[in-house]
Amino acid sequence: MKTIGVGHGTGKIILMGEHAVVYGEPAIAFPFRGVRVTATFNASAHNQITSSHYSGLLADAPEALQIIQQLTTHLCQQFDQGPFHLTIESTVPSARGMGSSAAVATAITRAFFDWIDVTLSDTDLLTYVNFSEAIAHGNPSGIDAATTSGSQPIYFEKGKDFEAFPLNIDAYLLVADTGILGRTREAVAAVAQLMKTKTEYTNHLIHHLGHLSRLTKEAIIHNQPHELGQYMNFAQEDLRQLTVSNERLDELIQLARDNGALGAKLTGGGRGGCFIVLCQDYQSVTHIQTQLKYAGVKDTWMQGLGVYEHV
Ligand SMILES: Nc1ncnc2c1ncn2[C@@H]1O[C@H](COP(=O)(O)OP(=O)(O)O)[C@@H](O)[C@H]1O
Ligand SMILES: C[C@@](O)(CCOP(=O)(O)O)CC(=O)O
Repeated sequence: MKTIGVGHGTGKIILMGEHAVVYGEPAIAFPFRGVRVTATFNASAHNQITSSHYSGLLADAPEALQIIQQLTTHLCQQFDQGPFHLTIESTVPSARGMGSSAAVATAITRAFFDWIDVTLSDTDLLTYVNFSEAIAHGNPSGIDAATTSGSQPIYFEKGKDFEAFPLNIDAYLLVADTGILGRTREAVAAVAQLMKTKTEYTNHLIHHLGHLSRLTKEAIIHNQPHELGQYMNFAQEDLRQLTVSNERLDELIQLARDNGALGAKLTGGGRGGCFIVLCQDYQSVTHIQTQLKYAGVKDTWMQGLGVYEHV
């Protein structure tokens, strides 16, 4: 098989502001290079896909791969290309709040433009990934697309131009996967329902989460890891009250705190998936990592937050 185009994408971590970002509050996120997707187009007689989710004719792919089917159809129609055999290789765990759908869309779009040998602008890449995310999530804020299609941490507000925002702070972040599938769509819908039935209560939580994102920005600018840890703990409580945490997340987050974390919270859509733990130093991060592994956490990734270590 002749390779005709290759592209890459990374996962993402939301440090602060998930769910509130859907309602126009700010959030802070960064591309997470600890996990990556590679998309490769080969020449083929029929549109085919090889991936961990499904391998075979793209036309027969299950519902979950609709986003890939629709994105590739959109690209091929626009540029009069095809047919192809697309291979997806990924270390981004699917449906764990790490933005796997946006990472896959980023890798596919880059690979496609490599195939047709046309320069892809950042704006066009973002447009294609947002197209795909709208299919995946229904009502996305756009933060996953903005983060995974870029190369810098960002301070993001829905519908606004976003700024790169360096995350230089003297601390380590441990990313941990509960191993339970996250349910972003369901969690976003649950918050919307809560907004209908308990409007004042829900608005209060959403605004408080936005306030925590603004405080987080200040804590990072002033290199205040202890404050950041506290804001993460407050955010977890707000997210719990929004019903987007679950028992396992609560239990593991508490375990991390009991073992010396500066703060810990879920990341992404919630109701499963990943959580993040802020640790003061390397010794603390390895200790907490060991305790979480004993408690049955599936995977962990360590991330220094000093001078662009995450990029
Ligand atoms: N390795 C992969 N191969 C093919 N598709 C993938 C892969 N990883 C993720 N996806 C796509 O992304 C979807 C998961 O996205 P989603 O539920 O939004 O979770 P996340 O929070 O990780 O973005 C899958 O249903 C699938 O369409
Ligand atoms: C819950 C939310 O704020 C983030 C979802 O992240 P993920 O798709 O679970 O990785 C939804 C959104 O911003 O579109």
